[in-house]
Amino acid sequence: MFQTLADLSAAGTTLGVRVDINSPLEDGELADDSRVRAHLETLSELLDRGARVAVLAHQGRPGGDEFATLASHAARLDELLDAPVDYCDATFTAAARERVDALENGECVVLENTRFYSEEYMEFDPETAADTFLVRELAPALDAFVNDAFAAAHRSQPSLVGFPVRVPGYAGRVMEQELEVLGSIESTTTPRVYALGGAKIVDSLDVARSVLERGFADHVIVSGIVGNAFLLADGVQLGAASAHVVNERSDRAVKRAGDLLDEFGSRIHLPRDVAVERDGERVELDLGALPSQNAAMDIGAKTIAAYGEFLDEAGTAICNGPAGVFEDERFATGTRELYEAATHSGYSIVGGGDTAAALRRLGVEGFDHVSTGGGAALRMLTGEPLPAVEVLRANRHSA
Ligand SMILES: Nc1ncnc2c1ncn2[C@@H]1O[C@H](COP(=O)(O)OP(=O)(O)OP(=O)(O)O)[C@@H](O)[C@H]1O
Ligand SMILES: O=C(O)[C@H](O)COP(=O)(O)O
Repeated sequence: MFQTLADLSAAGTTLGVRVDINSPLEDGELADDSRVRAHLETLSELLDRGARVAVLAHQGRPGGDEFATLASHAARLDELLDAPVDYCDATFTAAARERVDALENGECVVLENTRFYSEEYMEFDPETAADTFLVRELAPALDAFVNDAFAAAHRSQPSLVGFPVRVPGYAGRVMEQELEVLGSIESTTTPRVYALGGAKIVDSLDVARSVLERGFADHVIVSGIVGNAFLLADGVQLGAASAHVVNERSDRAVKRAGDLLDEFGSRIHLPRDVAVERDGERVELDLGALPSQNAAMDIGAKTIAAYGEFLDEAGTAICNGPAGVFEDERFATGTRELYEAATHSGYSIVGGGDTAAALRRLGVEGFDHVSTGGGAALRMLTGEPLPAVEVLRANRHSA
């Protein structure tokens, strides 16, 4: 197991709290604050208990268009939290340590984007991560480390795995709740239906193989680009445009999907119709009416109805990845109706940053658990260990 906030004597202690507030931006400013809001429970609890909180987080990837400072994240936290929240444009320098040292009980400072520092975007084992400048220079200013960043827990990067080597490590409330839900799926009510969609074909194929081999999945229903890969594997002539969208992401996806169909075909269900653009409109085509010059952008009504029956009857529905290009209203139907049906199952779980954003945009509510993680949630669903969790479990320092 690992230590949680219940094991932490917070009053008067200086804590490094790693969160995942990696968010969509518009003109460098926060465009969606759902991940910031997800961490309010942990941050409020620690500040109310009199801790001095230094927030660590990343935003975007070096060179990416969402690579930015955390100034707007700090401003939003200051609006949302009762406690005073400051921003420091350094992460581990003397200036950062002085700012952390100056915290009073119940105060918070958001340190600068950890990925402004090159070693943070590399992967290390925890002991090596503990010797990076970021961890070596900042850890002396901390009494303990709290990791609440479930959505980044699959990254073995210094700010996620290095600190528990040097100071006591604890799981935050988001981390604790995500691990509790996603770590116990094998004990949920059957039949279990996994709805895998979106664009992360390789991750989704990994999840599909894992849950089918382990007998966790009674049914796997596929949509999105993932569904198109399976249709191609099943010999459906989608057309060159759809095939390009699949193959540009993974040139082995169709082969791997075909292997899964050979081994587990009775439990894998494929779209029966797709939606394409024709003269600017949404047009639904049965598989027999394919190939189409335009790419398949959504699942069609027949597929939605068939999948809806699986989901209505499901004891547990686990969903990741939109069913179509939900950003375009013409192709949002599959995601809206499929995920609406998933909420009618006995217990519904959804993972994925884009998926969660899709549900908010489409007004789909009612999921029992909305994970903050995309890749991390998928990794959990494959039963793979998460580096940032394993280092907490190692529990190198007593409570
Ligand atoms: N048929 C399709 N053709 C092209 N793109 C599609 C199709 N279906 C879904 N998508 C795209 O998939 C993207 C989301 O897929 P992804 O797998 O990244 O979701 P996610 O796991 O929720 O995201 P995150 O990585 O933020 O966790 C959306 O941008 C959507 O437009
Ligand atoms: O948004 C996410 O999936 C997490 O913040 C991890 O981000 P990364 O894929 O850039 O490491």
